Amino acid sequence: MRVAIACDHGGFPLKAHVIEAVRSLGHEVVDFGVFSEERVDYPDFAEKAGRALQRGEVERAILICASGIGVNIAANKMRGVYAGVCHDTYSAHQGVEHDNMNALCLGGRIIGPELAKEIVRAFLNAKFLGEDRYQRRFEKVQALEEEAKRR
Ligand SMILES: O=C[C@H](O)[C@H](O)[C@H](O)COP(=O)(O)O
Repeated sequence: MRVAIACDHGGFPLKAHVIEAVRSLGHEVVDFGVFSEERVDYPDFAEKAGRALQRGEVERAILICASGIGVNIAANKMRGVYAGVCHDTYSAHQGVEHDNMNALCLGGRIIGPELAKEIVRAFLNAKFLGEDRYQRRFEKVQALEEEAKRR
């Protein structure tokens, strides 16, 4: 898979560890920055990774800010981006399996590198199960997206 990675200054220290975990599984990283701890605005970087998802240039995205919350809010404003903050491995794979989550949000000031790498592996190894009830719920989420466009 091609995996977009983007962070702000709060996520930057964790980014190298996340990249290592993605590559160790044989996936390709598309790095949208940042490349230093200089203070920036997280929506600018969530948007870059989200656009790559929307254009189909990547299959998954991993977004990192200080808490994971800001990038999660920004990413979920983008059509076709289904983001979740996961600081445990169960949520990271269940979010994909049940909810078709395609963007993982992490808090660089919340978790350490080893847990982050386990979460990344759980996220990337998971597939949407697509069983009737999960598909039905996902389509209801998509209907909400369509409705938001009209309001
Ligand atoms: O949800 C927001 C993010 O966690 C930001 O990374 C955080 O607000 C950055 O804070 P500061 O600019 O105070 O370093």
